[in-house]
Amino acid sequence: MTLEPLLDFADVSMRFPDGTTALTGVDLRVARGEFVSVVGPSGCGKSTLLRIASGLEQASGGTSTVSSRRIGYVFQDATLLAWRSVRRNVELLAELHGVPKAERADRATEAIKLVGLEGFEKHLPRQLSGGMRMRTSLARSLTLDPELFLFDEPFGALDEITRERLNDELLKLFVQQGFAGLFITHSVAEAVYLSTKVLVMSGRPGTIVDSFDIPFEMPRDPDIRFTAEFATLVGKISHALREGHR
Ligand SMILES: Nc1ncnc2c1ncn2[C@@H]1O[C@H](COP(=O)(O)OP(=O)(O)OP(=O)(O)O)[C@@H](O)[C@H]1O
Repeated sequence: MTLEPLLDFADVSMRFPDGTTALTGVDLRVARGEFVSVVGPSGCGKSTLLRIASGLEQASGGTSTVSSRRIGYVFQDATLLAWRSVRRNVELLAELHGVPKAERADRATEAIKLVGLEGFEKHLPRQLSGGMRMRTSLARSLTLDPELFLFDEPFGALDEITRERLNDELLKLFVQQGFAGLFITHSVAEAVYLSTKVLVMSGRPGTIVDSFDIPFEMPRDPDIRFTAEFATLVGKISHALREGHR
């Protein structure tokens, strides 16, 4: 059975007013239960793709359809308000969406639990580690119970161990919450570990040049990262990335 896509891009292109063409002929579909990662060289238009998906930017060509208004967005920078506690940062989006006070407090409590930040509710962002700031950012989006979750290289600035731990936590959330995920990363191994599908983009103007279905079951065993099958897939995708870059 094929589910209706929550995100459907058909022949999407993006040309900025200054004449820069960032994207051309992008076809992309993400349905509930799918976690799709996009890898591609720097400057190929990955963030632009996500900005179009989120509605922050309007494509200049093609059609981009988003069939949900419950969209979560996590950036590379946690973008927390420095003067607000963890709890008040987590409540922010629900507050902006007009969710009543008691309801948003409940949602924040639940989201803080989901990302493992219990006990840190009163901390300010500067009192948190990079990984905890990112968890706060994730929790803030979770309060909206997103059907479509967009991630713009959220773990790129974190050390390897924190990144792997957050990858596991994100996979757990994906399995529990059942959203559709679109994830941008520079790490092929991270893409393979997290995703049901990995798309490879060419250099600018970016277009999808290859697509790989990832056969590992969810929930994922962290040890798959050390298997020959995993290494082979990472090798194939890295090769496609190099080819697309020429
Ligand atoms: N508002 C804008 N006006 C003009 N050009 C832009 C604008 N935003 C992005 N670009 C250009 O579009 C191209 C794609 O940018 P984008 O940030 O989407 O790439 P990216 O693949 O996410 O890069 P990176 O991996 O380095 O983060 C770049 O050449 C960038 O300079």
